[in-house]
Amino acid sequence: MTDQHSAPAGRAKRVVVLVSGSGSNLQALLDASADSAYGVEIVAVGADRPGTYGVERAEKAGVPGFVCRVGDYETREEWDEALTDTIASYEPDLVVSAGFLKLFGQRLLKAFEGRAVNTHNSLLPAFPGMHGPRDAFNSGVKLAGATLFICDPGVDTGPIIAQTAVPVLDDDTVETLTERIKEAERVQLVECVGRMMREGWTVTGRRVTFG
Ligand SMILES: Nc1nc2c(c(=O)[nH]1)N[C@@H](CN(C=O)c1ccc(C(=O)N[C@@H](CCC(=O)O)C(=O)O)cc1)CN2
Ligand SMILES: NCC(=O)N[C@@H]1O[C@H](COP(=O)([O-])[O-])[C@@H](O)[C@H]1O
Repeated sequence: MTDQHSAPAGRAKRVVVLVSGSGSNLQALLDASADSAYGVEIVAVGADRPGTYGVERAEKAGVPGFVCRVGDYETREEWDEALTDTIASYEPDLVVSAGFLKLFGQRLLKAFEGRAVNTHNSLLPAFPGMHGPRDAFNSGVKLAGATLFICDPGVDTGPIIAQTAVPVLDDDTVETLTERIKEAERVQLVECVGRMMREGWTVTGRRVTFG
């Protein structure tokens, strides 16, 4: 099956970013969107917990922030519904998960089918989950990197949009490798979000192409 996606022409494209931590990927998008030529507006930033530096970064940039905590709801499904409705209230063309450490449920995945993406700090399908760089370092691979993909019900299993490779150096530590990956990851994220919003994207089975 082929699904073609594009954002409406004639206006800045609307992106909601979801974070759980420091938000350096978010900051890269905020910095890029400050140039009107990028054609993207970060319309809101959401977190699954209070006190994230990511939401603080957003508010410093004049972008609305929100928090949607699982523990504030009776069930995970109610949380998923509340998160979906909050995101939808900003009418995004794209939802970007950048270090958001909660799995989206069916309601969000259906509401933003093909339009919810996640950046992950490994070359998927290798090293999914919460510790990509550490797992890559410990495995002895010579190439690490980052992956941007479309979220599906699994953890880091969705169709891949783009990947960027980063060498693992002989004198690397987990920390130095992690930072080098993040530098490449931020460049990839800014470039890909811009292309998706300008050119659109097409999902055919497991393959994603721009346009
Ligand atoms: N349905 C999907 N949701 C999300 C995906 C995805 O691929 N499909 N990517 C994530 C981000 N992510 C890795 O990049 C990730 C998110 C959450 C977890 C996880 O195990 N979360 C636990 C709680 C962990 C915690 O709060 O510390 C949970 O959701 O209960 C692993 C990887 C964004 N969402
Ligand atoms: N699979 C979940 C995961 O590990 N995501 C990773 O969290 C970091 C968030 O950094 P940031 O808050 O500085 O953007 C990113 O490197 C992202 O790949």
